[in-house]
Amino acid sequence: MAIPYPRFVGSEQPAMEAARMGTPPSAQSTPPVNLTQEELKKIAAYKAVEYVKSGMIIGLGTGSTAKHAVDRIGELLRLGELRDIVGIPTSKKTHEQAVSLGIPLSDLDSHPVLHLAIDGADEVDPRLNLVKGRGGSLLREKMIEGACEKFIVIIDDSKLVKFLGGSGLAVPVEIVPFCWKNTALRLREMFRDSGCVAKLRTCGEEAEPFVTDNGNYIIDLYFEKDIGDLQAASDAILRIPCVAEHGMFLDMATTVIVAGKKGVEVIHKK
Ligand SMILES: O=C[C@H](O)[C@H](O)[C@H](O)COP(=O)(O)O
Repeated sequence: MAIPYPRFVGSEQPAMEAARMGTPPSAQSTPPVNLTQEELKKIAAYKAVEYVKSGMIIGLGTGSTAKHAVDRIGELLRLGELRDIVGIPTSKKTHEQAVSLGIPLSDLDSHPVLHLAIDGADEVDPRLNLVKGRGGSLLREKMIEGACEKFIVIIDDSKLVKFLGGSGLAVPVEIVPFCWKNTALRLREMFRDSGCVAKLRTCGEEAEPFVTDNGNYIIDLYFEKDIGDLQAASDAILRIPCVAEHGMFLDMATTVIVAGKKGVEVIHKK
């Protein structure tokens, strides 16, 4: 059950207060129903950072929600409320952000096991399976978040779906650029029964291929129907030689923190 914002129970209160930049609880006499999506993302992010303790090795996620968590970790380090944190960034962009905040950084080669990672997601299904990578960072995210003892996903409630692909948005697949049209065709044919459309992700006015931090392309898969057996779909995609990784994160999240208009909910994997 979601805990409504104005009447926080125990540890729900600090995240909300901090995220609302010090608004005292007494000023929140009516439910803040007009929270923006950005505020919801920030609330989920601040709540997740409560799980970060001094001395931890932390996976730093990518995207507009994870950005709030990285900012908060930087702030707590600056205030001396966290110490001896080592961050492992999941993208070049997050690396830059963390450097600008003075967060000490390292990598998976030096730290093969992380205590915790905090990251956003594009979709979360009822089993806490995820779609990630609409920002293009899925490969490094999967490497780093797959090496964590705890993986906390932070979302606003618009990301909750009945089945992956169910929001009508894409399931991304990162591929080696060589003969990408052939890979796109193979992906489309593989999911023909689910009404799959496979599109190369492009960017800019010239619609140039979007290039990931790893120098790869992304094929976005759009599904008309439920994909069905996700593990079988994952295995089949990964068997295509040019595929580096896909954006379905199956059975990886240990906790999902959802901020919605009625409150914040912390869902732990059963
Ligand atoms: O590649 C991008 C990442 O997977 C993001 O974590 C994901 O797209 C969610 O991003 P946002 O928090 O901006 O919705």
